[in-house]
Amino acid sequence: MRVDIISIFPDYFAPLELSLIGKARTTGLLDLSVHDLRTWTSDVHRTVDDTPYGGGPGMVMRPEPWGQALDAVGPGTLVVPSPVGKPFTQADAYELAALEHLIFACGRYEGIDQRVIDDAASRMPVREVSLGDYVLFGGEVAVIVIMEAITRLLPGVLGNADSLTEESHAAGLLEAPVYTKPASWRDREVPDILRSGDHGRIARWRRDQSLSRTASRRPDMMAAYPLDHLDKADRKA
Ligand SMILES: N#Cc1c(-c2ccc3ccn(Cc4ccc(CN5CCCC5)cc4)c3c2)n[nH]c1N
Repeated sequence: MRVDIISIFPDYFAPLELSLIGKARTTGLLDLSVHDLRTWTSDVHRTVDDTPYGGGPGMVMRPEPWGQALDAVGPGTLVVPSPVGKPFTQADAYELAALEHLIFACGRYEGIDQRVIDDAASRMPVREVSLGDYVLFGGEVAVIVIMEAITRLLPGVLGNADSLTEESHAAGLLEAPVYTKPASWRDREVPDILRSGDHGRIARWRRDQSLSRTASRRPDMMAAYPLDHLDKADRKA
């Protein structure tokens, strides 16, 4: 997978040289390039913003640098983090992980001139996404989050593919609690069932924990959880 990130803060993406994303880059699973938007400015001050037409707070990112940047790195699927984007979900992560070339446009200030999005949409797929209902300074942090969500889905990145199949957001429920050694820690014991060796009972215990956690913390996910996944005992719960 090829990924191009365009930002006025390219150093924000140093974390993408670390850990499993860094390994995916060195092994060739991920071809990631970060570009400084100011590369495509032409004035001595390398200006990327200007005042908003119609008034209003702050500044807006100028279309010219963005147009030239997207011409240079495109075409691909353009992903634009935005406060007004579609909520980003695990399903979106799977869809993006299956694509050949992603381009991330990191806005700042009050956002990017709308004509940049409209012009790009005339020659490539564009997805405006939001991480959630809170306000960030710009798109960079969102791109780091999205890159983690996507990269872990790329074949060969995660050692144990099972960890993908066990995932709650993939299976529609929150995960059960996890434990490791020591068996007793500060007078707190690991649930006996997990040390029983009875894998059938362990699987049921984990599913019950997932159901109760999801019901209490994410009732919205329960609403979407197909009832036929529940056996009779669960349905009465
Ligand atoms: N993903 C994601 C995001 C972002 C995000 C993503 C990209 C950019 C580019 C610039 N900003 C800053 C900003 C903040 C607020 C506004 C709204 N205006 C403020 C006063 C009148 C309306 C416009 C821009 C961004 C924020 N925030 N939250 C998410 N989940």
